[in-house]
Amino acid sequence: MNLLIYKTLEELNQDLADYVIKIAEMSIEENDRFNFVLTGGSSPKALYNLLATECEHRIEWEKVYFFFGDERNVPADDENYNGLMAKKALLDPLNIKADHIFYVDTTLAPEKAAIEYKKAIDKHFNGEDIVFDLILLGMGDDAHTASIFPHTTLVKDEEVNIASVFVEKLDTYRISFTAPLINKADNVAFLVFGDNKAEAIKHVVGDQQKDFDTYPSQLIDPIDGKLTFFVDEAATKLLAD
Ligand SMILES: O=C1O[C@H](COP(=O)(O)O)[C@@H](O)[C@H](O)[C@H]1O
Repeated sequence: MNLLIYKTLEELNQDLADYVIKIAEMSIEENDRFNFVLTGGSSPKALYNLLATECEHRIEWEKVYFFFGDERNVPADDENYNGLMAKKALLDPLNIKADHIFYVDTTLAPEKAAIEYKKAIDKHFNGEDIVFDLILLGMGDDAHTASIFPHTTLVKDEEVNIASVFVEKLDTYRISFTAPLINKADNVAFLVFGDNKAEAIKHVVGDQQKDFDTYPSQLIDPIDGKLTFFVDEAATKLLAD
């Protein structure tokens, strides 16, 4: 595991953008495509803006395929739909072709939406093992990642899959990659900043004794891939030196 700590959010996003570009270049050189899983929430907005503007000419965007590690069970035009922010900040400005973007179809019931999303991804990978080049993840202040929330069925889901999950504390369904699917990726990067995330980072990064049910982000541990945390000083203020 690699822990990269930044003084400012600008430095963090700049370095993370360079890292995305490097993995994109390597993946395109090797396989002529880059399978990139985006994270939702609000944290990645500045990164997506940066990729779509200053970094516009540094990636062969027509060779990039976009996925979402989790989705909220709301319509695609709802401001809480993870795909919408990515669409506005990254995908539309770059004119990404529709057949290169894998949105979760939330017009379907959550369970069906998860099944159909997995089917579409299986098809993209041609029935081969689903190994993404890069999965970008956020982390909630409750240490959830993707939509693997504390004390939910997804914490114990050992299948390489995309599943629907009822999150009691939000009184809503989510659709999410399972941890075993995330852990197959070649590269997994967490983007976490702000002091409201400090308690979560303390446990996810610092604890030797794991408690997955309480801190689901601890489940992320790629089998053969690399795990990198891009965090700011505020989020690491409770980590012991
Ligand atoms: O609900 C979600 O939250 C996490 C963290 O979001 P943030 O706004 O604190 O960055 C996010 O990673 C996940 O994709 C999203 O569905």
